[in-house]
Amino acid sequence: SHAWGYGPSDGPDTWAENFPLASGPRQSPINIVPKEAQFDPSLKPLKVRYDARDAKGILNNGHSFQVDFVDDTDSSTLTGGPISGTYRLKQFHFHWGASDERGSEHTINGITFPCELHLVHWNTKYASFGEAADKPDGLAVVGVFLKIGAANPKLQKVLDALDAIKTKGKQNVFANFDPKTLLPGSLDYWTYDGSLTTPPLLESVTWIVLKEQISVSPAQMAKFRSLLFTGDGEPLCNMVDNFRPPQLLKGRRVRASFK
Ligand SMILES: NS(=O)(=O)c1c(F)cccc1F
Ligand SMILES: [Zn+2]
Repeated sequence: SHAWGYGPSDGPDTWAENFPLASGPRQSPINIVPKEAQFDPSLKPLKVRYDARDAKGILNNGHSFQVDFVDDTDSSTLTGGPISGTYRLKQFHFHWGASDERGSEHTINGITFPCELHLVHWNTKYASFGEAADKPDGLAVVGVFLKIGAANPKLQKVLDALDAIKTKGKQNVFANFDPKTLLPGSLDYWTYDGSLTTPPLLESVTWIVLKEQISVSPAQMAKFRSLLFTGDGEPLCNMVDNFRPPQLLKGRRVRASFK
């Protein structure tokens, strides 16, 4: 299987060797230039309906950590916005930097943020996430930027669970959590057609990047950075800088849901 990571020998600049989609026409992330985004009055408001009881577990997958959800019913869904039909929440995860001046995947006018949250949903016209993952309308990911400020109490339950999943492959039960509490007050967004930002870089994602950011404190960022890429017994390697840099737009349009 193709080992990939974020280091000098296996990082984003090497991914095209094993994952040819890396050079594809609809790769993510991108730099968003708000002045070049076209307001589209036909875009609907985003409708987010999550059920805290669907939260299942939290896993260090060696690239990030993710909180997984039960997705065998339509109890936690994303509808409206730029998408048609119903997409089910599968997991959320983050990307972050070794220091506050980097870490996000998308950028706004070239500005980077210390961290970016991704809520991953799959189109229920397909039988499962795995079926949906390689279809052009298979996935919808909501991206939320985190900026340094006051401690964010909504993050704390997630961050307090990290000590128990420090190394690659570790997982734990993570129950009764509503990720809607992580979202900012406004659901204004930019949207464009893109891809997974990690191998296999499948071009199946309708990206929905929120304009409003949520806060994270320096101490909370230190918790993210306390995770390890490496497994038990391996040489320690801090889980930091797990972000792909912006990719070429290649003629794509970015639309805005707001004026
Ligand atoms: N980063 S991302 O949101 O594109 C993403 C997915 F959507 C799905 C799986 C892994 C992953 F990293
Ligand atoms: Zn992601």
